[in-house]
Amino acid sequence: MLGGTFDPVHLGHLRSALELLEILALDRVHMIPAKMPPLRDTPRVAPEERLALLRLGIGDTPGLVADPRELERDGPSYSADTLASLRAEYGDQARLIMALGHDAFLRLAEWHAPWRLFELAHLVVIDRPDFEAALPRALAELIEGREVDSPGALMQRPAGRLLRLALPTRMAISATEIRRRLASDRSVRFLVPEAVEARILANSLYRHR
Ligand SMILES: Nc1ncnc2c1ncn2[C@@H]1O[C@H](COP(=O)(O)OP(=O)(O)OP(=O)(O)O)[C@@H](O)[C@H]1O
Ligand SMILES: O=C(O)c1ccc[n+]([C@@H]2O[C@H](COP(=O)([O-])O)[C@@H](O)[C@H]2O)c1
Repeated sequence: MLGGTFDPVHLGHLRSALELLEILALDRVHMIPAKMPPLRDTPRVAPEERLALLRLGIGDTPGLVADPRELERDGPSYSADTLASLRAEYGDQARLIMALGHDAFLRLAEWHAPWRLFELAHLVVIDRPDFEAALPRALAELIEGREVDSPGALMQRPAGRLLRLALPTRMAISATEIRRRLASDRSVRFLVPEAVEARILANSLYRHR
């Protein structure tokens, strides 16, 4: 699972998903837009539109799936609920992984039922350029004893471990920067897939603050 606000999806998300698929030899990556992301302001664009952009961004890429399941729930989109639904679908023995960038990871101890996340899945933390910081104490306690140093160690159990990965194609791209550029009529070409750029421009998304 790679969850996100995807407001909008960009090449940092898509390239990371593809790298995870290959490096961890996953069957698939569910990219799951949050209907209502718990720890941030309301996204600029409606969930259905963010899902449409994600679908365009993924295109026919094998192994990447635009998964609408969080749009079907009301209330905050807690990842613990999403992982529980994936666990129910894949069964007790499947190795489930929740991937997230280092910036999101730094706030993990503030999430809903953070310990439950480790009961349901392994966590893989993706290094992001521009986001390096010391771990808050509550986070250090949450992950104590869970860290492993190779993808192989994740495959031995269905859940419970933490792996940090520096992906070879680290990209300093953020949705914040993309929204900022669009709001001031600057180009986002080569930051998002062409089909995503085309839909954003055709529908005048993110143009006004
Ligand atoms: N360039 C990137 N490289 C690696 N991971 C990323 C990158 N951009 C986002 N992520 C991760 O993908 C997940 C979804 O990110 P999100 O949709 O919030 O995008 P964002 O670019 O961080 O957005 P914003 O700038 O609006 O906060 C998060 O776990 C985030 O850390
Ligand atoms: O479950 C939670 O409490 C929780 C709190 C903050 C973020 N998340 C999830 O983390 C993912 C990345 O969030 P964001 O805000 O960085 O886009 C996205 O799938 C969110 O739904 C989940």
